This record gives sequence, C-alpha cells and structure tokens, in this order.
Amino acid sequence: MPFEDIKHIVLVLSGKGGVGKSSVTTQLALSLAAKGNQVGVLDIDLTGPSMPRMFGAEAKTVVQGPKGWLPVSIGDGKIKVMSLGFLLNDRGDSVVWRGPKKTAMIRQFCTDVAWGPLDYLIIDTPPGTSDEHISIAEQFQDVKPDGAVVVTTPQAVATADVRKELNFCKKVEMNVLGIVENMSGYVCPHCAECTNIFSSGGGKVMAEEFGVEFLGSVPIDPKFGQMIETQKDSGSESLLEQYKKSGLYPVFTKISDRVIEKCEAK
Ligand SMILES: Nc1ncnc2c1ncn2[C@@H]1O[C@H](COP(=O)(O)OP(=O)(O)OP(=O)(O)O)[C@@H](O)[C@H]1O
Repeated sequence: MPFEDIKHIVLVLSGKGGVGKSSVTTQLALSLAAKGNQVGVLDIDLTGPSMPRMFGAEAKTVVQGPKGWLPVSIGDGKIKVMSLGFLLNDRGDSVVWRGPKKTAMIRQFCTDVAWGPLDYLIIDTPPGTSDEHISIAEQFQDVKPDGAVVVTTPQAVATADVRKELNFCKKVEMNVLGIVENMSGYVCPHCAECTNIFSSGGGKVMAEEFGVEFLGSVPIDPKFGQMIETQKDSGSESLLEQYKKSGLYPVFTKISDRVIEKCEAK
C-alpha cells in the first residue's frame, strides 16, 4: 500500500489560478516541518508544476530507487518533494496531455513514490475541478485524505469559483479542513499596518455559508516572493530558517496548528 507510512494527507485546492495555492502549500509544508514533522509535498499541477521553484530545487532530478521514485529531499530532509517539474527536460516546458495520460501520471505519482514514513503529505492540485481532481479523488477511495484546505483571495470570493470548489468537495465527499483567504490586505513594510486593498472578510462569510472552518487570512507580503526568488538550491534548511523570520510565519503557525488539530482529531 503506497500510503501506509503516511499519517495524514491534506489536499490544497483553489477555485481559480493565481490565488496563491502553491504559496500556501509551501508555507503549510514549511510550518509543519518547523514543528518537527516529516513532510512530503506532491505536486500534481501537471500543466504548471511550481514546487521545484518554490523550494529552490529546480536543478534537482528524481531518481528511481528499488521501491520507486525517490522524492527530492530539501535541506536537512524534513521536507521531500515530488513534482512533474523534476521529470521535465526543460523546466520551462509545460505539459499538454489529454485526460487518460494525466490520469495515468497521477496514478503513478500516487503509487510509485518511495516517500518513506511521513507525518503529513500535502498535495498541491491544479486550480479548478479538472481531470486531475477527479483522478486524485479516485486514487483515494481506500485511503481517505484527512481533508482539503481551500485557498481563495478576497476578489475570488466574489466569483463563483470558490463555491464550485466547495461544491466539488461535497460531491466527492472530500472533508474540508477549512478556507484560507490569501492576499488579504497589505502589510506596510515601514509601519507594519495592514491595509485591505481588495477588501477582506469574504472567505470568512463563505466559510460560514458552507459550514466549514475559516483557517485564517494571509496578508500580501512582498518579502515572501523575494525570499522564494532569491534562494538558489540552498535547500530548505536555509529556506526554513529564512521563513521563520518572515512576517507570514506566525500566520501559518496558527493555520498549521489548526490543520494538525483537525487531522489528529479524525
Ligand atoms: N501572501 C502573499 N504575499 C506575497 N506574494 C504572494 C502571496 N501569495 C502568493 N504570492 C505570489 O503570487 C504569485 C502567485 O502565487 P502562487 O504561484 O502561489 O499561486 P497559484 O494559485 O499556485 O498559481 P497557479 O494557479 O498558477 O498555480 C507568486 O508569485 C507568489 O509568490
């Protein structure tokens, strides 16, 4: 059984692209690792895999071990990452595959990766409710994920996309751990005051409407993007150390506390 050594599985979903789903996946992984957990990150965003870039591991490749693909170990090995990005020859390549090929790739990602023991496996999914989501839902018929973290932005809440995502979860009987509202306000680097540029609070209202938990608001922090862009295969130890100094670290410490509580309560 490929998931037998994995204690908890969490999916990260978003109704639309560009809302910060990959950033939330990365920060969830970093904050869980900061609490001493062994974390795996599975990137099934086949058309736009961004995990190699997020973890500064674009030059790494995955190799085949005796028990399957060996995920890329980041820093001191507290985080392991598997992404289609590691298998593409040219990292700028994108994959245009039809449904059956995507399904086969996802099945392989779910069965052929030698993760070793993990406390948490975080799965970064493509935006929307596409073939990949249906495949992943099918893969998990026996091993149910603990649930999904749904990411939105204040603007996206105004659209039907989040609603669609939450309805999708209901349809495939996916437990929703909660909603994260990303890019919710801007923290001034000079005075640390938070300004609500795009309005905020919509995620909370949506969470109430669907009877799911609101996990928290994540402000826009330009330093986060800089931190990601300037790391060059320095590994997660330094990324983790840098992240601990980031203004978003306390925000995600609270979010991951709730994720842990909810996963352990299951
Ligand atoms: N809270 C934040 N503060 C500052 N920058 C952010 C924040 N969240 C996301 N970003 C930046 O916004 C951009 C888009 O984020 P990200 O790649 O995480 O979105 P996504 O939803 O995964 O996108 P896609 O749908 O293309 O996969 C990135 O450059 C990221 O660094």
